[in-house]
Amino acid sequence: MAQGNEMHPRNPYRDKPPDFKALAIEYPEFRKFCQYVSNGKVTFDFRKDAAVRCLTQTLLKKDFSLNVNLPAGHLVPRVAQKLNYCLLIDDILQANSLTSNVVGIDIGTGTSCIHALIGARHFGWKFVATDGDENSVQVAHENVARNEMGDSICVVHVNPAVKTVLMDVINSMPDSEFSFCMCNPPFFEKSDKEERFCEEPSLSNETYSNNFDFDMRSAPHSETIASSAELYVEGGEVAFVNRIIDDSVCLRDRIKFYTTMIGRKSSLKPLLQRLERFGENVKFLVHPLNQGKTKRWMLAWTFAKEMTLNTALKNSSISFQCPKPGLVKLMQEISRLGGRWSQEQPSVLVAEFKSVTWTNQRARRKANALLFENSAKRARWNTSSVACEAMMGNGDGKDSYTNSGNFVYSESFKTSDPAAVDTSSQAYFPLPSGVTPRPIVKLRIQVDPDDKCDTLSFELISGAKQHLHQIVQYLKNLLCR
Ligand SMILES: C[S@@+](CC[C@H](N)C(=O)[O-])C[C@H]1O[C@@H](n2cnc3c(N)ncnc32)[C@H](O)[C@@H]1O
Repeated sequence: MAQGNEMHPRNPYRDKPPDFKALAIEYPEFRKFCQYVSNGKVTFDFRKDAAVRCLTQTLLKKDFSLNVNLPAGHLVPRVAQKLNYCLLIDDILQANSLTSNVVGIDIGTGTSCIHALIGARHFGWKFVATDGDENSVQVAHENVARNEMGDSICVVHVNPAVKTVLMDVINSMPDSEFSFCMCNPPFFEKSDKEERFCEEPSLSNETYSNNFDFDMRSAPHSETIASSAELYVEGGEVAFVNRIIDDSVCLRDRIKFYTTMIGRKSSLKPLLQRLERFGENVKFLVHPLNQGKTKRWMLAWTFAKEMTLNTALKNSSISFQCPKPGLVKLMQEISRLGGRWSQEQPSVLVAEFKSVTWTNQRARRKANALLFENSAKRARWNTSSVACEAMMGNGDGKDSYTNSGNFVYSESFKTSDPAAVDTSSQAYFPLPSGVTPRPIVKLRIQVDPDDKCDTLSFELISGAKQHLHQIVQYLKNLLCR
């Protein structure tokens, strides 16, 4: 279970994790995986796939009145995490007043059909649920029928060899409007799968486990057994989500919101860079989706101009209060820093910066000091051992200190070794004309007025957290003085 404070505020498991003792008393099947310990408490063995499977089935039964078959050899969904994902989507829908006749698409629904079952039962949404694996479609279909939810969920088989993921489904339903799509893609590439999983021949040829039966690795805290199609896709999750992005470029607002889970942090950067290429036509959001020690993310984007991704969730934003009119001053300061802003809503700005301008004054002073200080001092500097990390950006070169130079930013930090200094430098190279550099940081800023002052909340859309903190501090110093 995710740590309480990392869960969605409306997730009932946040304040009330499952009571294993009560579940063991109520459900004999669940009791088989529990042990009573001397202090009267009950322990549960998360390391066994069969135990985790039984926990999911029991929670679905108890908390959602869902009777779900989860066949051995297939991925076991974690209920709290799936509910978190649905709640984040619900936030987006509510922020856009899309609260009735909601229709979603669950891409790769798996045997459990979990997103669609929870979405339909808990939120009243309708679903088209797809999968490329015929056996999974069959089991998912039976799960829907067993719970008499055939009026809300339609499970369809798609050809996984077809490069588009959504086009065929959407084109086969020309009159339908879709509020969102969601997906838990296969995360791994073939080489990753072979490194992290071993075959589990006791179940079938195409089944894999992360529980290696030798000493080289410590046992996982929770065993994962899954089929090849659930784990692996050519190019891994980046390639799979890129296929959804490609479809979304053609489908635009036939689906109001495109969302997917992301399993690996390293996948976020290439996917955000891809979305950034569509400039102001696309809005996007990354939100953490934690599951115990396992970190996951939700990536959401929209091409619909009238839609916002500014949800009520503020857990990843930083805010401060400033005198009125905060919005006007904010626009002026962002422009003065060479940033660009657009108004997503009357009180919401999206700002982007293509170079580090907010620390320029300090960097300029430091650079001058280094270049022009007296020789005795320079000699001392030259005897230091300097570790240098250079970020070679492709900004517009306008911030250069000399006409031909491209050095814009350098900062030194003391290290534990008094003779060593860490230096971080950033160099920009002018690009050929006509090439638009990508922003290094993109922010969403919400202005909430009250009687006396304005509250500005800053949320990072893309870029480094360090830049978000620096910009907020810079603007706070200016706007609050
Ligand atoms: C990681 S599993 C997710 C299962 C379930 N949604 C969950 O969250 O537990 C990925 C699923 O995507 C399916 N899949 C793979 N390629 C697909 C494609 N092109 N279209 C639809 N589903 C696909 C796999 O068969 C598998 O069931």
